[in-house]
Amino acid sequence: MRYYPVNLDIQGRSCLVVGGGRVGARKVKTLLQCGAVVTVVSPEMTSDITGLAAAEKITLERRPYRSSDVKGRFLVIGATDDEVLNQRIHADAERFQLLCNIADRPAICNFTLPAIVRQGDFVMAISTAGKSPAFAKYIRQQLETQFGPEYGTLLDLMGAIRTRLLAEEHAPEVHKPLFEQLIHEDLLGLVRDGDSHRIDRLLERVLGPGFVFDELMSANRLSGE
Ligand SMILES: C[C@@]1(CC(=O)O)C2=NC(=C\c3[nH]c(c(CCC(=O)O)c3CC(=O)O)Cc3[nH]c(c(CC(=O)O)c3CCC(=O)O)/C=C3\N/C(=C\2)[C@@H](CCC(=O)O)[C@]3(C)CC(=O)O)/[C@H]1CCC(=O)O
Ligand SMILES: NC(=O)c1ccc[n+]([C@@H]2O[C@H](COP(=O)([O-])OP(=O)(O)OC[C@H]3O[C@@H](n4cnc5c(N)ncnc54)[C@H](O)[C@@H]3O)[C@@H](O)[C@H]2O)c1
Repeated sequence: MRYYPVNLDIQGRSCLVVGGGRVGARKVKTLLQCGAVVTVVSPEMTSDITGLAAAEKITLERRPYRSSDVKGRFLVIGATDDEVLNQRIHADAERFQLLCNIADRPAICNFTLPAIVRQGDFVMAISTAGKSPAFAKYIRQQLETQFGPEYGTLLDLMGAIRTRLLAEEHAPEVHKPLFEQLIHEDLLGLVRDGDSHRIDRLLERVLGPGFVFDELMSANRLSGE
């Protein structure tokens, strides 16, 4: 395995995207979904980028890149097609040992981006270690047909159950078989069917009284706000 897979917490962190074209705009959207504080530096940009700036979701600097732009960032993404500029962004980021991705230039990236399948907090990331981005995209499209919204809902439900059990007692050895039983007894299928009556029966049988689907899901929504 060439690259070390991680899930990076970029919430509230300052991230820079150089280049506001189609590729830059795609990177910006994912950064925002993960709660980053995003600055885009680019003389020209897509309407997505101008829209995000108008809505004050990002800071937009309509000008060419300066080396000082990397200062104080946690993460830098280069998405321009200028090779000399790419090298410069990479060198500037390396000077401060920042996380840096230059689109399509793995030799000057210290992390690469996977193709992503996502349903809520359920995320699958596909890497080919840079061998074939087209294949990563193909697999993403295949997986997207197999993993529907029920996976996000199941995860919210399991998360709410887990939060509640952990609040009562930190006992992984007791909880683990309960989680496994819920999964093996096809809680996912019941969630997919939207059968809250049968979900409640399964929750009661495995976890005991007081675990109710609608209540757990609304507790989940409140904690997510
Ligand atoms: C997954 C995805 C994420 C994203 O970018 O968001 C991503 N590339 C995507 C699409 C895509 N990229 C390219 C094509 C054209 C077909 C093809 O070449 O295969 C397509 C397909 C298309 O656009 O249809 C061209 C390309 N890409 C790289 C090179 C250079 C090289 O390989 O040396 C070249 C040749 C450029 C040239 O000709 O010079 C390099 C990288 N691209 C990566 C990520 C990293 C490795 C990921 C992995 O391990 O697989 C890495 C190493 C660095 C990085 O950019 O992080 C996104 C799919 C999003 C989705 O749809 O889900
Ligand atoms: N990973 C992928 O999926 C993928 C797919 C296609 C292309 N690419 C690569 O991504 C790069 C960008 O692609 P694109 O389609 O978004 O290109 P684009 O031409 O639409 O956008 C390039 C952007 O860079 C900006 N720019 C140019 N000079 C600049 C400077 N000095 N300072 C700041 N910004 C500057 C331009 O204003 C423009 O907004 C290319 O290198 C391309 O090879 C990656």
